[in-house]
Amino acid sequence: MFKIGDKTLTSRLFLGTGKFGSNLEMEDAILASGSELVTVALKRIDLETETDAILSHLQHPNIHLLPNTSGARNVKEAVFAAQLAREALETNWLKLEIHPDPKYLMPDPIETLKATEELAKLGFFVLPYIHADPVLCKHLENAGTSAVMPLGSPIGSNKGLKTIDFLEIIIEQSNVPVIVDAGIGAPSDAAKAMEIGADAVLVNTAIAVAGNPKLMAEAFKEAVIAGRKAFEARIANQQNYAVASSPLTSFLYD
Ligand SMILES: CC(=O)[C@@H](O)[C@H](O)COP(=O)(O)O
Repeated sequence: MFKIGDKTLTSRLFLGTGKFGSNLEMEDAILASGSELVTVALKRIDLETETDAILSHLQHPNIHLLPNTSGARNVKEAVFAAQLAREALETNWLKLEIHPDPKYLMPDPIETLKATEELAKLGFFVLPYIHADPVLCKHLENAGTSAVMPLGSPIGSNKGLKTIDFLEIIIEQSNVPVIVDAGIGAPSDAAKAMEIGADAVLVNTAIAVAGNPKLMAEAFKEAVIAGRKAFEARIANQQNYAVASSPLTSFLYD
């Protein structure tokens, strides 16, 4: 079990809700993943309809919603989206995403820092999506962030942990949970993130566009558990030369 903000969670796998073939397929995959925290883009929710199609598939006792501000291009838009989310979904948890560039969806570090400061003061538990920048992570901690969400590679790219050296520095220095988010393309990427000591991972595309999303969600669930166990068991050091697995005790004669 681990804690983020005011919640204690068991599953270290968080899921996104975009790109699934249908809401039913999404629901099946989420349930198979064992995830307790699921992010949903505020722009996808129909705030006018009382029973929004996507939300009705996310209403399960163990699943917490993490609204995100995907589409926001600056502090003003992100804070507006956050307040709408709090009102509509009755949660003060927020995945803060500010990415003005539609081609690479790179998070804007300056706007993200300013928005985190403002939203934390407004009582939000802010989980900002950021580049894997250790210095920015420290500034976010000072601004009152509840976690940091550094990217492995661009959203939806499935390229895995391209930023691994910087993720390791962030994990070493962080006083808040580190959730590796974006670009995780295969269960082995998720396992690797957990092996280096990430507190959790967030996965969307790799599960949603898999041939069998439910089965892939199960594979991610197992990979995250295995990676965490390996981290807790402490992985053996690498060596530059061969080291015999069995000491030489026989075949010796003078
Ligand atoms: C849904 C969500 O929050 C995504 O923006 C997130 O960053 C996941 O990225 P992938 O789709 O690459 O897993």
